[in-house]
Amino acid sequence: MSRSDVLSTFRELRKAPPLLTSTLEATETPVAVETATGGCVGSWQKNNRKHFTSSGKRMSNGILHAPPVSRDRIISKFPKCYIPEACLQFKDQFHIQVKNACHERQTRNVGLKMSKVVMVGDLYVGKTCLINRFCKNVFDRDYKATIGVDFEIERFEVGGIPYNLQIWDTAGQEKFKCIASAYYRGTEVIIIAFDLADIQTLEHTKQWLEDAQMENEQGLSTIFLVGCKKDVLSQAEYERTEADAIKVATEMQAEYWAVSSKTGENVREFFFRVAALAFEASLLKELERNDFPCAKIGEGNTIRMDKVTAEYSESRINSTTGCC
Ligand SMILES: Nc1nc2c(ncn2[C@@H]2O[C@H](COP(=O)(O)OP(=O)(O)OP(=O)(O)O)[C@@H](O)[C@H]2O)c(=O)[nH]1
Repeated sequence: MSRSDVLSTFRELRKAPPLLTSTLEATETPVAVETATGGCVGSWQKNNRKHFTSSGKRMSNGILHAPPVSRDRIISKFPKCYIPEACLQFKDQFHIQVKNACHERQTRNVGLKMSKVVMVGDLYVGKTCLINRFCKNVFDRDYKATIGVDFEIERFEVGGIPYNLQIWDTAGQEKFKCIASAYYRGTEVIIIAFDLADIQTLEHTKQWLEDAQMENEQGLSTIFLVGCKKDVLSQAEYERTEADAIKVATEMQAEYWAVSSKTGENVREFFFRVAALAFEASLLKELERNDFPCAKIGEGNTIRMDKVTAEYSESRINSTTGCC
């Protein structure tokens, strides 16, 4: 199916009765805007009209008036992983540089930016329900296929610093894949979802990861593998699937989680972990980028020296010794 076919199907389906969930049109652009209080949150611009975001935040004159971070989105301790066998970070505290930066309020632009999270996976595995359970605390038993993409913005406070996640829900249906994949670029967190009760959907996760990584520099995104619908399995069935899922997660260097959007089990814990790891990675990157070219004492007993510092020192030695 060509891109124009997909777009025309997309337009047709948008005209259909509300059997389908909301989507973004190709002209809608996600933007990060400054709030009146100096924070920064995201929304989308739709033909420059004023409107409400899907989370009900009010927009006027291009400024999104963000409510303060709600109390149940405050992350003060480093959230735990789900199981140590497939975990990206074993520590129970934020990185020392991150802790210091938060303490000294030296977090540069991290409080102003929005990290992009993209959720991918086969159709019907439970991606939309997972996002809706976390962002709106609702669960819909009726299946409404996502067409293209949709997104939610969640405001957190991590270590006292405001932090925003833009969580993209993508369509699992093959015919919408090319629309959804246009939104993969610049992803800081890739969440690959599968249905714990359908082993085939776990087998397809590697392909979803490959597709998402094609649009992003390898090694730069934090990857999560999440099994949905935990409530439909018995303990014995779950344990069998978990063993397979851990293997896949290890191969793809992802952190594994199992959740139920129906009961809410692990949903909040999972997104807190996503937010904490994304915040930490973002802040470390920001600190690294803004570092002065001088020798740095790293964590533990290593002393790191930037290439630029080495070159600078070498040229100084050469110029002071008069060597050619
Ligand atoms: N029992 C149970 N059912 C779930 C759970 N999560 C989702 N479902 C059901 O599974 C079906 C598909 O869920 P969706 O969230 O729409 O699936 P999706 O992955 O977003 O599908 P696409 O938009 O087509 O990619 C719906 O009927 C949901 O009610 C869960 O945790 N437990």
